[in-house]
Amino acid sequence: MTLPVAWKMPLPLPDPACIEGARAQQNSLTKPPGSLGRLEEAAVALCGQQHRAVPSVDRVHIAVFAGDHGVCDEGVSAFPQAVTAQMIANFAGGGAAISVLARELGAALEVVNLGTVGNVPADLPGVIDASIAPATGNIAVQPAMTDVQVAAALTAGDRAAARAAEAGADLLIAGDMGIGNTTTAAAVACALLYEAPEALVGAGTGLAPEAIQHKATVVGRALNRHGENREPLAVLQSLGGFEIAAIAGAYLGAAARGIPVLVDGFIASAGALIAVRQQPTLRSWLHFGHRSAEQGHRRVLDALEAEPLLDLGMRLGEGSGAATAVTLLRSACALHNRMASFADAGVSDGKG
Ligand SMILES: O=C(O)c1ccc[n+]([C@@H]2O[C@H](COP(=O)([O-])O)[C@@H](O)[C@H]2O)c1
Ligand SMILES: Cc1cc2nc[nH]c2cc1C
Repeated sequence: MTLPVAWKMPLPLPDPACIEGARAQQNSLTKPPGSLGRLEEAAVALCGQQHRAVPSVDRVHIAVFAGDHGVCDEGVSAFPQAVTAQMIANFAGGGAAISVLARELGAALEVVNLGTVGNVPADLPGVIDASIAPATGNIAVQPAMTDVQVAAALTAGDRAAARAAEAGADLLIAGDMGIGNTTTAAAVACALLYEAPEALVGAGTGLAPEAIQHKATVVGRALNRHGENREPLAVLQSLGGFEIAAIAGAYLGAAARGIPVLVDGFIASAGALIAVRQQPTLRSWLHFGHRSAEQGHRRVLDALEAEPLLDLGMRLGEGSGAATAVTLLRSACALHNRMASFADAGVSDGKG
């Protein structure tokens, strides 16, 4: 199996000189130092990532990765698997939440179909067919993916990052669509964080408390079957999903090409966790859009030492939380680039 080069090759680091210059710029602006909080930090980080004194997130590339999950056989979702394919058509038709948000942002939106049980019509606009199989294996009883399949899913993500680079994107957002994927994301996170299923399994699309308990039992079975190997690729192949692998591949591919990333919710963060465990340098390319209402997200964010921009009780996926946070990054850039300095505005900087 051939993994994308970004899985193993050393990733670049953001530029330290640009970071230092951006900090000096922030401290020269007409405000008490640090008073714009995380907006300052985001602008400074973007300068380092983009090798620019004038950061921008005007050109946003959103790739939504869709795939089905064999673990749905265990009755772990409030919705039928057919919804994954139906939603791909809805993304293409412009009626999904991420379709609306992408239009509002003037962002490029592509949907990568990694394999669904339901039928997806051919030639839907903006949908890329990268079908691997109708679904992953049921993780409660078998590995999610073969080694060839996990490599194909990682590569599909890397290709999306290559398209973002080709389009000159300032920022990459990876979204997810896959009925059952809060189960697989929880399994991945439990394995990497040595957590019990009860700590990370949540309601997903809207399970009742008894059904959440059943879902935790299913994750427990998957973890027992998987065993002790906590190597990122082994965990991903055994417990993940096509879209979680593609998200990990897209994040690594973006960093390898010098593109910052805005991470979405629980599933996207599970992809980030896998990728950061594989390549810790990736962390310095990540911004975090929001804290999802999915129970386990807080713990995964903590493990990534991430303080997200928003906490709106969203739990949709699709990249919708990250897309909603782009406006804040745009504000951060506008403030960094356009505020007056103490010297220019004739305001005392309090240093005498
Ligand atoms: O991103 C999140 O935090 C999030 C939290 C809960 C649900 N979702 C979305 O809902 C679907 C998975 O939910 P479920 O209950 O089928 O596992 C999948 O399409 C996700 O995009 C997404
Ligand atoms: C309708 C619907 C839309 C979604 N978008 C992401 N996950 C989803 C799950 C459902 C059920």
